[in-house]
Amino acid sequence: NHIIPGFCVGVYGESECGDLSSSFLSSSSSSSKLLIKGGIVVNAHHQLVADVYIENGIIVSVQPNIKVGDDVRVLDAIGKYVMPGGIDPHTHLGMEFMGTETIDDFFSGQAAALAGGTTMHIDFVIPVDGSLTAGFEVYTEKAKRSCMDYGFHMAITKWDEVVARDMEVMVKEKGINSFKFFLAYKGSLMISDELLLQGFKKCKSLGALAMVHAENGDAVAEGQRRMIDLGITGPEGHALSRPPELEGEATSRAIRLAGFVNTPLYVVHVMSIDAMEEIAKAHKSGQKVVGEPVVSGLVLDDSWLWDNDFSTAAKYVMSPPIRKRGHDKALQAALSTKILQLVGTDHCTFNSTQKALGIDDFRKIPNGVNGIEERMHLIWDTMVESGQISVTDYVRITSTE
Ligand SMILES: NC(=O)NCCC(=O)O
Ligand SMILES: [Zn+2]
Repeated sequence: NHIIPGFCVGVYGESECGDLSSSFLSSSSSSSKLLIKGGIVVNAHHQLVADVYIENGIIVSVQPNIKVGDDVRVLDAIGKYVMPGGIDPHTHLGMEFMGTETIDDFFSGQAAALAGGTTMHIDFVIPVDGSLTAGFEVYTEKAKRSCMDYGFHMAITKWDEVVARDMEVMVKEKGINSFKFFLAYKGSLMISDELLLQGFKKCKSLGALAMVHAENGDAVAEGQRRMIDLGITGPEGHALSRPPELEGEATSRAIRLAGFVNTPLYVVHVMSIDAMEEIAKAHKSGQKVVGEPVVSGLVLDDSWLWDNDFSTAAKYVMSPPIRKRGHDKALQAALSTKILQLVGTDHCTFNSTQKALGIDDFRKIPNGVNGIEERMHLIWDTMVESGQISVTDYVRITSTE
């Protein structure tokens, strides 16, 4: 038996999703028994027509024709898929960033997630002035608004003995075992290669997973200056200032340094062919590297950034940028061949007033796009409907992995 964070039963356009922990555990004792009847039950390995019997939020049995008493609520799933709720491995709810705070907090972001069939997410704790413990306290408070399951990764933004000790506390006492290092955002979140090496070594010694935001922050700053000097101040300057080469370089550097330390690496939001090819190369040499594309990079292209309407174009500003047509299809192909392993969103939303902070200078547009609600259906529409991946692969990349 396993406790599952959520479930989804449905065919496209007609579905019923639930968070077992809240909706069923809190119901009366009779309604805490549930039979999902006659659906096509799918996990990451196979699918079969079966019933799923759940008591108090725990799956008790999965097999055909389960007989139950009158005290059990029965959900007819004939002709529908029954699959695990989605898990979004990369979100930013209630994050203070670029002079403002994301418009989705732990309640509104999670409500959107549940509406789209995602029943768990993993958010990033951002340290306060480099302090992991202070950051953890702040995020524990933010997460009190939660209405579904969540977990935390943690960002590392500076290095000293206290940070090293606190990483150990996070792993051993707080249940956080993945740490992200930013190679971009010079002057705020970016760290040096020296710190990156220290962090990788610490992750290795703790058995924790090192993660990177891979863009060369120094070169991005240079690219941004070039755009401003040319008089390009609109959202298109964002993409022009940080081309795929800078993502490829940082991905390669992070992979090589992780290889040097001999620790596994997770590359967040792989947006370009350049970065994806570095990951493929690492796999060929036997290195453990996980590549996470995000739904915006899989289904969109950068043409939106050239829209004449600032508020339309600014919606698409995120880092690394959404790339030219072709990168999206290549990332989809890499996902279907397991060069990339799972799909996140990097959900980090700002409204049009917040985006307008950068109306005269693209460097001030808060970086981030949505996706927590849309990820499940967009991957279904784009990759399952087109025959690129099977339904079991869909469960693997949106939930199991
Ligand atoms: N990606 C992005 O543009 N915003 C969120 C922060 C980050 O993950 O870099
Ligand atoms: Zn992110």
